[in-house]
Order: sequence, then structure tokens, then C-alpha cells
Amino acid sequence: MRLGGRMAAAIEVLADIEARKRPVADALKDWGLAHRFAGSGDRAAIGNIVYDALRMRLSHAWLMDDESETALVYAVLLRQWGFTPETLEVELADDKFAPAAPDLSALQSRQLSQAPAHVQGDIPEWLVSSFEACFAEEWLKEAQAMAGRPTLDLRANTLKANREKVIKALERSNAGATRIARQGIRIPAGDGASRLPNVTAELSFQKGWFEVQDEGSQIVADLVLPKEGQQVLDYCAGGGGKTLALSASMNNKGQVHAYDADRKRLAPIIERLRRAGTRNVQVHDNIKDMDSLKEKLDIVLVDAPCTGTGTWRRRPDTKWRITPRNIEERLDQQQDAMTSASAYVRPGGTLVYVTCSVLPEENDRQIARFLERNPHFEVQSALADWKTLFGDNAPQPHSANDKTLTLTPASTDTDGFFFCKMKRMA
Ligand SMILES: C[S@@+](CC[C@H](N)C(=O)[O-])C[C@H]1O[C@@H](n2cnc3c(N)ncnc32)[C@H](O)[C@@H]1O
Repeated sequence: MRLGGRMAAAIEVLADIEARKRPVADALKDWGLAHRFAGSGDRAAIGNIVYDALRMRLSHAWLMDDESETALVYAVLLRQWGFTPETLEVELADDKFAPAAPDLSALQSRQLSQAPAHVQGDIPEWLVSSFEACFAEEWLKEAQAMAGRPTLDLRANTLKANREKVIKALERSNAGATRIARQGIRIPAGDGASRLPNVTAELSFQKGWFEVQDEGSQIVADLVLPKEGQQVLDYCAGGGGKTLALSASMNNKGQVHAYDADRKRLAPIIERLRRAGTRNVQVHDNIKDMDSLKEKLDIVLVDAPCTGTGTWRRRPDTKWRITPRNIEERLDQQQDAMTSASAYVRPGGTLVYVTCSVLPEENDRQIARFLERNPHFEVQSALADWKTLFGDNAPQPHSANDKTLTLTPASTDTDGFFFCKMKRMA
């Protein structure tokens, strides 16, 4: 396919996402099934146009003075892929599949700096106050960084390999060490139509040498700081991303209990644990089986269900679907999970609360709410651990109080994550 056909396909997929309110990945997959002639390079390019369009949907529509799918796709090529109106016209000149060009006069005369602030930041207007509360005068820079393309991050599995070995095995993919996480490996996002490598097809992946995991997720697992021999519970284990990281940093010694209220989400963990060579993880899908662990565990991690605002770069459609009601629903789930999980912490032990959201409602305010009802827990300084673990030269996350941490694309060049460590005093 030439560029015009890829643009037309992206327009079709964007219209499908809008009309049927469905996740991007599902719409792209369906398009691929219905157009089997399209090669993997075509699919990657179409996917890139669709994701880029959604990441900057508001600013594209404002600058084009047109919110149609066609306008968004043209804006991607002109604002993000390095084309000028002239080079794009030449590229599409004899391409019979190219969509008819929209009116480009607004794009040529408007300046983004004159747009409303939420349009400049490409976030829903009603979320500006939450961003301001978290990032103060840096909120716009933070919002804009959340509209960028994410890198592909991996974690070397020290139970089977080490970072250098994995980087060497993935030499062709332009892989290098991440700046913060101890076992992190990064493959650059690339630009335009460029395709990320399918690392899970590599033999080194099949052998369990690495996991796919955003550097932010690795960092919060590093900050849990479990020691060899300790008893740890990953209370919202999901597919086990953090369970695997905890098990590896404990060098297969001690015990990690992995629990999730949703059995379907937990199911993939079994195969992942096997491939990674973990021998110290017990998976629980029935909460009653954990009764004997109450008040016994050294560390309990609550990687709470959240709105996922920290992952907007990877799932930009969710940025435009989030509602105040979604946040409200999450708040109750988060308090429930944190309260239930806290019952397993031994006196003197640690409760860790993590979200992949940057909204203070789900983060510092949830901690304050929890502490009001549970005064026997006390927040510890995670910033001190950050410096010890990653050194003074590592990029610094945000911190409202020098204790809890908020990682973001702009500050740490990772997905957005919130991290808080609390000690059970009695
Ligand atoms: C952010 S995801 C976990 C991701 C996972 N830790 C990882 O690193 O891949 C949140 C998980 O919390 C689970 N969950 C929600 N409420 C829960 C509760 N009350 N108790 C236990 N798990 C819960 C959800 O099923 C979901 O899998």
C-alpha cells in the first residue's frame, strides 16, 4: 500500500472507533482481518497514524478547524510526520486511494499558543484542575508529554539472564539500557511509519530472558525493595507484571503471594511464571486461602485499579472516554483494595500503594483518606529510597511532600505512576 491507501484505512479505523466506542487495538485488528492483503508494514503504519491522531486529537482538530477523521489524519502527516503541504501533495499526486485533502487554510494561519490551554495540552478540559493540582505551573508541559509516542521497554529477568546479555541478543532492535530502572532496556519509539520490533517472537523472550514492561512499572517494583527471604503479597497481581519483577529481585528466595479478585486477569500469570523460571511465587485465586497470612507479611503491594491516565500514550482513546464518574468508581475500589490488603501487613511491615494514574484524586488524596481511617499506618519517604537506588543523577519524579512519588513521561520519561510506601506502626 502507498501512503494514500494507508491514510484512507486510518480514517476508516478512526471512524469505527468513534462510532462504536471501541478500543483502538480491537478496531485495528478487525481492519486487518477484513483486509488480509495488507502487509505487516502497512498495518504498523496505519496503527501509527491512528494512535498519533488520537494522542493529539484536540490540538489537531483546533489547528485544522475541523474535527473530521480526514482532518485528523492530514494533521498527523503535517504536524507529526514531517510532511509539508507541498511534499504531501507530491506524495499523494497519483495515488488513487488517497483521501481528498481537507481545507488547510486554518492550519496555515493558526498558532497553537492561541488555543485554550487544555487544547494545547491535548487533555479533556475538566481535568485541567487535577493536572494543576498535581504539577502546578508544569502541568501543560506534563500534559503535552503524555501526547507523545511511548518507547518499548523491557526488563531483563535476572533469574535467567542479565541486562547486557539481553541487549546483545536484541542488537538488531537498537536496544539500550534505560536511565533509571536497574534492569530496564529500551527500544526507541521511532517516528513516522517506523515499526517496533516484535520482541516476543525472539528466542531470548521464549527462553525467559526478559519481560515486556514499561520502565515506570519496573521502577515502582524496584522501589518496593523486597529482601531475599521476605514474605510479600502482590494483592492486585493482574497478569503478574510486578509479581515477576518482585520474584526476580528476591532472587527466588522467600515467598511472593500473588492474588487478584479477577481470575481471568490472573490466568496468564501461570505461563509467565513458568517461562521466567520463578520458584518462589504462590498464586491465589480464592481470598479465603490467604486467611492464615493475615498480619504476617513483611510487604503488601496494592497495584490498585485506576483510570490509567498515566498510560494515555499507549491507550490514547481512553483519554477521551474518561468521565468524572469513572474516577468516582475507581476511588471506592481503591479504598476497598487498600483496606483489605492492609490486613495482611505484620506490625512493622510495609504497605505499598501504586496506581498508573497521575490524578491526585486517586493518589495523595486516597492516601490521606486511608490514613484517616487507619492511623496505625505512617507514610515513609520514597524519595530517600529513590536516591539510594538510582543515584543523584537519575531523573527525578514529582513529589507533593518529599515522600510519595509521581512518575511521568515529562519528568522520568516513563508512563505515569504514583508510588507510596506506608509502615504499619502497631
Ligand atoms: C493495575 S491492575 C494490576 C496490574 C498488575 N499488577 C501488573 O503489574 O501487571 C489492577 C488489578 O486489581 C484487581 N483488583 C481490583 N479490585 C481488587 C480487589 N478489591 N482485590 C484484589 N484485586 C483487585 C483488578 O482485577 C486488576 O487486575
